Amino acid sequence: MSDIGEIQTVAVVGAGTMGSGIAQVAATHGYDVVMRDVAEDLVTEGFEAIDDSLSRLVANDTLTESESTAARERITGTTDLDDLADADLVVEAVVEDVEVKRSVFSDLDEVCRSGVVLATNTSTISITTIASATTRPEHVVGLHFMNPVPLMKGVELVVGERTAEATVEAAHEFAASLDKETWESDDKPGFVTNRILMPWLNEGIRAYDEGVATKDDIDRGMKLGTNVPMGPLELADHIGLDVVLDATETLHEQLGDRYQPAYLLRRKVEAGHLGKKSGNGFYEYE
Ligand SMILES: NC(=O)c1ccc[n+]([C@@H]2O[C@H](COP(=O)([O-])OP(=O)(O)OC[C@H]3O[C@@H](n4cnc5c(N)ncnc54)[C@H](O)[C@@H]3O)[C@@H](O)[C@H]2O)c1
Repeated sequence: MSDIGEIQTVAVVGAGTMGSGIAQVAATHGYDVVMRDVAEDLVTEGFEAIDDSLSRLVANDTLTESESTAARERITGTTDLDDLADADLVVEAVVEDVEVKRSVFSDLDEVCRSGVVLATNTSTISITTIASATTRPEHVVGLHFMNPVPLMKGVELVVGERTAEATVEAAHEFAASLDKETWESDDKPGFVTNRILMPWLNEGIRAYDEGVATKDDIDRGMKLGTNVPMGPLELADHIGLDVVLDATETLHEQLGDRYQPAYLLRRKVEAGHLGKKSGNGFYEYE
């Protein structure tokens, strides 16, 4: 097992919303980062998201210009799996699909050194299922970062059936080295956060579809009435409606009918209205 003090290079697999955020935060905390996606244009989009986020952090005085430049220079992009061979710790953040994740972990098993922590950012898929695609399930753990990664303080640490105690400790320490706080969840459907959040979002969508209130009043009602920073429709757009649908479908399969995705959620995703990232979801975005 890598000693956390010896971790220098972090590999991030997937350069989308979460992967680019994790790569950025690792780089701003001094790690060298290799960020991999399956095509050059996707790696470029990941870098564009990082550049946007870093400039916002400079603009609001969270980072200095030179800290931002140094962080950016620590990140390299690749489409080549072999470039992950030198990683001291890996965080996987590819699409929420069990077969894709298992195939990524089987590849990581081939290419990564023994003893390296292999973390997955999955929102809902069993860590034990993902780990069983490797010959080293004891080194596989869930590190469920929250969106947007540079701003959200919390990371959910998910312990699989065969995750070793030393892996859990290393994962806690890695998150702490990024200035994040962790809580642990057993490897049960949805872990702590999504088990509770997904039905809340889904019920907000269903309430809108069934005409209980306007979308603004549903969001304002939940904000003013329960003191949350975003209502369910706004938050679902922010997360990505496709991500919400995938997560809800996984929970529906595992926990039964109370998790059945709202009709309107499926219709929006089929129409390509994915929320903030596609420019429209329940609201319109520039
Ligand atoms: N979006 C959120 O709010 C959020 C929050 C917490 C956790 N998550 C989880 O994080 C993970 C990623 O979600 P996201 O929102 O960043 O998705 P995304 O669609 O923005 O990005 C996923 C990226 O993975 C890439 N990819 C697919 N197969 C790959 C492979 N074999 N190798 C390398 N890259 C590959 C895709 O090309 C894409 O760029 C999912 O497991 C999701 O459930 C998402």
